[in-house]
Amino acid sequence: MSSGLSVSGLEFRFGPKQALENVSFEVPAGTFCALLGPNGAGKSTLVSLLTRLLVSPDGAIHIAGYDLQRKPRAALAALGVVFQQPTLDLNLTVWQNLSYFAALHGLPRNIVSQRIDAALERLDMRERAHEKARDLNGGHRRRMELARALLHEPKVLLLDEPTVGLDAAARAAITAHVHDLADQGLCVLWTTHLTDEVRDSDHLLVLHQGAILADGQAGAIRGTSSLSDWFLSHTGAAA
Ligand SMILES: Nc1ncnc2c1ncn2[C@@H]1O[C@H](COP(=O)(O)OP(=O)(O)OP(=O)(O)O)[C@@H](O)[C@H]1O
Repeated sequence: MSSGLSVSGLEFRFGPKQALENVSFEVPAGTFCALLGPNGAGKSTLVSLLTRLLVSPDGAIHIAGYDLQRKPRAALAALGVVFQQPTLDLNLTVWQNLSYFAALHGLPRNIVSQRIDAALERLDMRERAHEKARDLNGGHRRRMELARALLHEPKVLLLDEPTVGLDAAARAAITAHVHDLADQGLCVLWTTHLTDEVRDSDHLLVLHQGAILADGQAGAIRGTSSLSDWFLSHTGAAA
């Protein structure tokens, strides 16, 4: 699998605390994969390892076929990230925020405008290009961060609880947008602790106490229960 995400035998400890234990999974291109886990399951630790904020001696991560340990630049160049905490400059316009990020990524000047237009178009944000980030509502700020994460045309998109703080309508809109991106061929890993963000057709990974508890199609995993009932009975956590 060359254009997706592959994790094998990943372990991580914070001192005596085993935060991740033998975590292995694969997310092919064109797949929306929800990584669902209760608080403390290890989601943030996994995100930190995937973005190389943390490094583990045990296990392997391949992003679009590149080994993150051996070819970190190539692997990270193929990764788009939407972090849990917003990282926008509120005093800049949408366009300025995006072009600043494009410059940081070293995108050639002659393609920047075209890439920004395309990214904003994909997210129905073109008419807001010249508004200041400060004047956008929470949902539009999130969409702008998503547009920014797509500028360098990553193969794999990682979103860390991207709907935190959004109202129901904005949550539904961004969830639908990201599903569309997966339908267009992107490999998406979406971390959440909310079962209502997961569709039956999604690939679902359930992380519990640092280990993968379930890996498969969400509808098949939940069976005849609702996903929230399944989650409660298997993890003891409401979602
Ligand atoms: N810096 C740290 N030092 C020690 N233990 C930590 C540290 N960071 C996380 N942990 C522990 O590692 C485990 C996994 O934490 P992690 O933050 O990855 O979970 P999470 O699924 O992201 O939870 P949340 O949704 O609450 O952020 C937890 O038991 C947590 O207490």
